Amino acid sequence: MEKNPSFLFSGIKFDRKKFAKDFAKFKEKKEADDSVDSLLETKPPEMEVGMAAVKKRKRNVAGNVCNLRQHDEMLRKKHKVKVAGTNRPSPLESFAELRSRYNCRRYLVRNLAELGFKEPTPIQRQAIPLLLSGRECFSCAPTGSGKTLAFVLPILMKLKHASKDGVRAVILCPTRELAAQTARECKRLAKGKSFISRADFSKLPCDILISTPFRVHVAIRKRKLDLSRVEYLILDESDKLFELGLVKQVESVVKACSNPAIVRSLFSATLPDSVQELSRSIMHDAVRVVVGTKNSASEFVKQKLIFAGSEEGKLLALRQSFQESLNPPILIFVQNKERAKDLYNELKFEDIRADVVHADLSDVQVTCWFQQFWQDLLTVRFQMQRENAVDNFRAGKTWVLIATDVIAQGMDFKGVNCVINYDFPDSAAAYIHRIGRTGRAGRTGEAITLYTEADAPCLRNIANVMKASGCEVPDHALSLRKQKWKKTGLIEKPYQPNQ
Ligand SMILES: Nc1ncnc2c1ncn2[C@@H]1O[C@H](COP(=O)(O)OP(=O)(O)OP(=O)(O)O)[C@@H](O)[C@H]1O
Repeated sequence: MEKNPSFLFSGIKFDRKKFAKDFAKFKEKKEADDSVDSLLETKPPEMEVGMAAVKKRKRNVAGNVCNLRQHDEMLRKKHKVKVAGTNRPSPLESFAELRSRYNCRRYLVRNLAELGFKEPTPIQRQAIPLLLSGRECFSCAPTGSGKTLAFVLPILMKLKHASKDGVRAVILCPTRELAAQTARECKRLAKGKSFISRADFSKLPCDILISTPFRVHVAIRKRKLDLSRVEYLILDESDKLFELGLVKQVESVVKACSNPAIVRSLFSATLPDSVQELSRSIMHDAVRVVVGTKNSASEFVKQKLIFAGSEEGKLLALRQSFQESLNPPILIFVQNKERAKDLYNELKFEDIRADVVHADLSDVQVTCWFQQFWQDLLTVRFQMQRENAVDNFRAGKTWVLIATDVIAQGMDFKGVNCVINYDFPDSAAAYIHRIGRTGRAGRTGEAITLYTEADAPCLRNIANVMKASGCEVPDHALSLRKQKWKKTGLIEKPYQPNQ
């Protein structure tokens, strides 16, 4: 019989024989408890083996790091992403990782799904983790490959919520149309949150300012804009921004964004070495990300060269191709606004719904209030015309849009079936951007380039771009003499696809 020391239990007798089963259970439990206690009391096994175990653990960690690196490299290789720079974060496997790795807010993941974005594109896989880990980058990825989301998403994630602290991110775009488009993309992605992004200066302050260098520069000069709290500065279509006409204004914006913790990044489908060199002075330990082959055309565009012989030949070839098959929407690029107007006049009486868009008034610097007044007045008028032409084309009301290079870079027109270079582009980069208005977001498209004898000096560069993307090119185009082209400000080297 067990002696019970408790007063309450005094007088109770516990029959061990009768309750043998239950007694055994308690005994087992006690033994189990004893084993936990013993584990706590005794040293963990690895501590007993000392240095050998520490080494083993280090080996395991090193092995895991090695495996992780291999895995990252495999993922990059699979998506044709090349990265140069130190401490590169792992690429994203899926958008779901935004939550698990970076604690992305639910509304953003939901908005991505609602927009139908199932998988990150290759540039998004690498640029998003880079920007989220505070790294600056030069990013070069094909036209239509989702570069906008690659910088807008990390900005929204990092800024977390709207605030009244003034501008915290600046996105510079070469044209107002592109700024307006990026602001729209930003709004769609931030749906459900009160972030304020602005593509114009009508209501300041805002969280994210998306504009052209000229407009930001003017606002800085008039002391209407404080950019000292800006955390992110993105130069979209950066090669265009670094051309002579804009570089001074870009410089003034970079200077005004004086926050020492700022993250600056460059995005474009073409990134000449000269731009990289120029921008190195303003970037900190930047990582270079290239998707596919640097400075190459989108693989989704089927490219064709047609010898038109003469100016009349061009018009004939255009009419003929419309007669054979008119598969709108079609974009036609010409060299300048006079050529745009002329071609529009040729086509407007035909049974094709055509319209025209060109930069009648560019963002030039003004010197006095009177000039400014006229500029503002005319800018509003021409801007509205430009916007209407672009909107009608987007809405399908216009089938054929005749344009100068003002809309060649960055504009995202869904479902453009064909781009026609009626006039030869003035550089390989211009060619890549123009034909990149088709074949976007995984869709296929066609690009036709008409040429005459007069275009022979520039033909070889375009032919090389075509050859690099696996398109058929006439032999004589490749055997022409190498040519250096003078472009606004930058001397473009003969085109050579590089890694
Ligand atoms: N992950 C994604 N999945 C599917 N579509 C996407 C994804 N990300 C972006 N897009 C869509 O792809 C299209 C092209 O994107 P975007 O305009 O950002 O291209 P881009 O790389 O900036 O092109 P460009 O060099 O011509 O400026 C857009 O319509 C965009 O909504």
